[in-house]
Parts: sequence; C-alpha cells; structure tokens
Amino acid sequence: MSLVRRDTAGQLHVEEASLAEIARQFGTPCYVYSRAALTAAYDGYRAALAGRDALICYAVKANSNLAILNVFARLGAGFDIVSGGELARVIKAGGDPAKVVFSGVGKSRHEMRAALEAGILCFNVESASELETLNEIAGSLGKRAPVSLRVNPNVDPKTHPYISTGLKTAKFGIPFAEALPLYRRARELPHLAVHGIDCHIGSQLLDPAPAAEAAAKILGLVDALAAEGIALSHIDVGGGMGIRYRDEAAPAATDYLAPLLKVLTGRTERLLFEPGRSLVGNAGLLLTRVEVLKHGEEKNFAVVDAAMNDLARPALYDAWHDMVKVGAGSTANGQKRYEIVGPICESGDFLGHDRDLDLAEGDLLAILSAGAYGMAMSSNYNTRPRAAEVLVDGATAHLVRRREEVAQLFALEAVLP
Ligand SMILES: Cc1ncc(COP(=O)(O)O)c(C=O)c1O
Ligand SMILES: N[C@@H](CCCC[NH3+])C(=O)O
Repeated sequence: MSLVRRDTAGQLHVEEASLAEIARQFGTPCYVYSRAALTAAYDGYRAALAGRDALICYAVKANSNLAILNVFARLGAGFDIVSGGELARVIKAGGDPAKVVFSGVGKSRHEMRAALEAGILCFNVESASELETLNEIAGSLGKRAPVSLRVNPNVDPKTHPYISTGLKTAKFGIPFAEALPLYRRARELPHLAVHGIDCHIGSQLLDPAPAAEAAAKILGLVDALAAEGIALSHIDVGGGMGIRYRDEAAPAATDYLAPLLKVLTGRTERLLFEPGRSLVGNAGLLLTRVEVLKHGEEKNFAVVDAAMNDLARPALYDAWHDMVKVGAGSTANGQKRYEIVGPICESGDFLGHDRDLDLAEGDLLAILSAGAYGMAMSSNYNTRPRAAEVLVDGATAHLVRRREEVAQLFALEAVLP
C-alpha cells in the first residue's frame, strides 16, 4: 500500500489530507505521517503472530514522536528503548512500562535506576559489567531486576555495515561462547531474575534467513540453559525487517517471520519482537519545497528547504529515498536530471542524486519512506530549526510537533560574564 495517492485533480494526498494544504498550514520542511499506515504495519505483525504468545515492542529510536508512540500504545504495543529519555517518552505517551524492554551497550546507573523504578518488563543486558552493576543497583532499591542477555550470534545479516549488529566484530551483545557462563553468574546474583534471551542482528534486512539462523543458534543456548535448570520465559528475536525504499523485494511481515516462526515451532516461551523501521518507515514522508533551481556546468541542482540535518540517511548511508512532486502538470522547464540538495554548507548535503523531475521553483516535493530514522536522527546543524511533524488521521492533519524556532536553539547557551 502506497502512503500517497493522487486525487482526480492530480494533487498528492496522505489519507484524505492534501499535502499542499498541509504545507500551506504548517510550512515546510514538514514530516507527515499516516495513522492508518502505522496501524496497517502493526496489524501486519499481529496477523503474522496470530495464535502465538507474542509481544511487539516497537523500537522507539526509529521515530520517537509522542503521537506515534501513543498510536502504538493504543494498539497494545510494548516498546524497545535504549535510553532513559526514551523511557520518559514512552511513559509520557501513555505506554505501559510493564511492556518495555531496555536494550543498549552503555546504560548508565541513572537510567538503570529509572527503569527499575518504572517497573519495566526486562533489561537486555549487553555485558558482564552491566550485569554486576544492575545487580548492585537493584539491590540498593530493594528490587530484583528482570534480565535477558543479549547474545551476539555471529550471523551475517547481509545489510549495510553501519547497521549490522550481530557479527562478532560488533560492539553489541555478549559473545556467543560467553553467554552460558554469564547466565550461570546471573543466576547467582541475588538481585537479578533471569527471564529471557535476546538477539538483534541488524537493520533493513530483506532476507529472512539470517534472522532464522540467529534464532536457531539462540534456541541451542536456551536448551542448554534449561538442562542446567535455568528456564527462560521469553525469547526476544529483535527487530530488523527491511522495507522497500526503491525497488527492493521487501517481504511482508508474514513472509519475513515465517522461517523464524518455523524454527520456533512448538516452543512454549513467549516471543518478543523489536521492530522499528518496518512499523514506521513507509508510514511517513518529508515534505519540502524547491527554493532554487540552478544549472552548474555538469549538473542541475534543485536546492530544497530540507537538508541533511532533517534527513541524514542519504548523507550517512548513501540511502535512496523516492521523491514525488506534490502538484500536477508540467512546467516550462520540462523534465531534467537533478541533484536534490539542501542549503547546508557540505557537499554531502544531498537528499537524492540523478532524479528525473519536471520542477519549478516553489514546487513541493514529497520525500518518501522517511518515517523511520528521519526526524529521529535530525539535528540543528547550521542552526536550522527542526521540521514540524504532522500526523494525518483520515481527513484531519494534526500538528504533533511544532516547528522549532531559532531562539529555542540557543536558549540553553550563555556567553562569558
Ligand atoms: C536492539 C535493537 N532492537 C531493535 C532495533 C530496531 O531495528 P529495525 O528498525 O531495523 O527494526 C534496533 C535497531 O537496529 C536495535 O538496535
Ligand atoms: N539509522 C539506521 C538504522 C539504525 C538501526 C539502529 N539499531 C537507518 O537509518 O537505516
């Protein structure tokens, strides 16, 4: 299902809301999300997991806007967090702390305390050192911390190296060979309760085989633990399912999860999932306006009002995002091949290379598949206020984050006396 649709007058819409009208009302650049698309993505997982004891813990890092978290909370989702800040967001958005798992290689003592006090479902512990610290902090609070070990299965996820996490060269998780002794240690520690096991091998995975392979390795450990009397109640297989940005054969949740669920056939443990991108990526776009068209000696440039500070993925991973004109009809310029760039003073500030578009200054462009790791990775580089965010629900466009104002960007700063 495509996020955008053209009406009979040729104008682009998200659900029943016109993107031109959203730009007029809220300005650009502006992230636009669809509640129906968020719900459909979540329902895809629900359908794939029907009949199983499973909890879908949305990975907050993909898009942490309160309104998005609230949509998932209302659908009954749990959450995968990686910081105290994300925990605060989940609680503020009406999420249930008892459905929160806490991942991350460098949890601070302060964050551990906050999560224990909130009563989260489980800590995904990523090192021996973290295990000891968590035991100590739980003891100081008179609590027992629920733990899983995040095990690194050393499986190649076949994705971009920057977003591969399950190889033995990665900083994530506990080396496979060290997991068993560390579980024995966890059992001895008085302020820990061993609940589960966790692995997450990477992001934007299109082939389901590596996730199934990782799950199979993890199950071997679960059985070895059971033989020693350490019975786990849940298995967390992480997130990572990829989406279509350009022409990738992105699987539906049922197809992606089928090999994994086959490996898990007959298991009685509860299953946890941590999807991020696949729940929000294709439920959002970045709306931007063409400011300037200029023609260099070799290339045509369309300078738009969004930049790498708004959407870092092209600059960071050379990622491709489709771009569609919001308005209808052709211009006097005709179709040309453009570099779509932002106003930032970096040659790496591009949003797309070699795009064949018929553009005029003032035109609106929709940059697609921008719901995940878009606004969440935005910055204020070049003292650029961050974009507004709008969540469409039917015909209504709700402003769910106001555009930042310049004065807010230096409000925390001070000059020397
Ligand atoms: C521990 C953990 N869980 C879940 C996710 C979500 O991944 P994705 O957005 O690829 O589903 C990530 C990010 O890769 C992660 O690091
Ligand atoms: N930021 C990455 C995904 C990172 C996943 C984090 N665990 C992206 O935009 O593709």
